[in-house]
Amino acid sequence: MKLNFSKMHGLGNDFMVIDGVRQAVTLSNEAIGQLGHRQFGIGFDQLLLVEKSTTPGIDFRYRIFNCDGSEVEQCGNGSRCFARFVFDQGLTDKTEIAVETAKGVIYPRLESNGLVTVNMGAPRFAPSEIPFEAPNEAIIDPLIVDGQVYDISVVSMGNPHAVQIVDDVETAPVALHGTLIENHKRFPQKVNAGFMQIVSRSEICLRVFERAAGETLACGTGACAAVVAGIRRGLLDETVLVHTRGGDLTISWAGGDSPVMMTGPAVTVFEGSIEL
Ligand SMILES: N[C@H](CCC[C@H](N)C(=O)O)C(=O)O
Repeated sequence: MKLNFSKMHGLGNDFMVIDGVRQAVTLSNEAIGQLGHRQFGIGFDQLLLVEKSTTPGIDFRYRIFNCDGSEVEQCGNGSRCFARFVFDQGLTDKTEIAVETAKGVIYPRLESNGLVTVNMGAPRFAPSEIPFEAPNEAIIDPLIVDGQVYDISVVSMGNPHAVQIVDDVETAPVALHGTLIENHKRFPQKVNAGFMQIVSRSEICLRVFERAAGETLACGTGACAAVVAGIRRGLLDETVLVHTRGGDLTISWAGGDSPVMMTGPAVTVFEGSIEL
């Protein structure tokens, strides 16, 4: 099977994007894991599969697979690349689309300045929606990591996030604690671990150890979750500039059931094809 694809990234969080509308794509989770391998495959943090939607009013279906082949619910940096891909590939002439994912509908919009703004939907906090083993919903939960208690905030953007505040992201134990949190027994479907440094009420620095992918240069849903966590803790205002290692995102959230809005870049590096 010949497979056409685009290699893209959102702030260095990189993707293999596949048109599943004009080509028949059958990929096992194992095959995706092989494609995702940095040395033996194409190499990516996630694979994004573009499919037509059969739901009235919805333009596309968006499936996301981590580099190990596991399918996940949401990918923020990927959603911007998704929108750029379908427009550039002529799959739509719309600059604002409705895209259904495993956990809800998102609405990416191509901006005239080349950036992409995405309505990522409302965050969720109930333990059952993360999922997270806890007696009730809370803004802060104590989590024992490596024998010490850390204050984390759990947020679902469709996918699960555990966010903590650190004094300095550059010296935070992201590698060690990231994997301990990712695989913590209280997260039955594992979790993305965010490390947030508060610069001001409108600016943070963030590193994210992603579920299955390890630390990535940026994590879009992680940035959404971190800003939501900071606002709920009373530490951030509604619109926040998020500095990641790969560059900057702007995240806004008005609270409650309002959607989280994310703005950032989406870049096509090259187009290719592969025989499978
Ligand atoms: N590793 C994540 C999926 C990708 C999220 C990230 N790349 C983003 O931009 O949101 C998970 O397992 O939930």
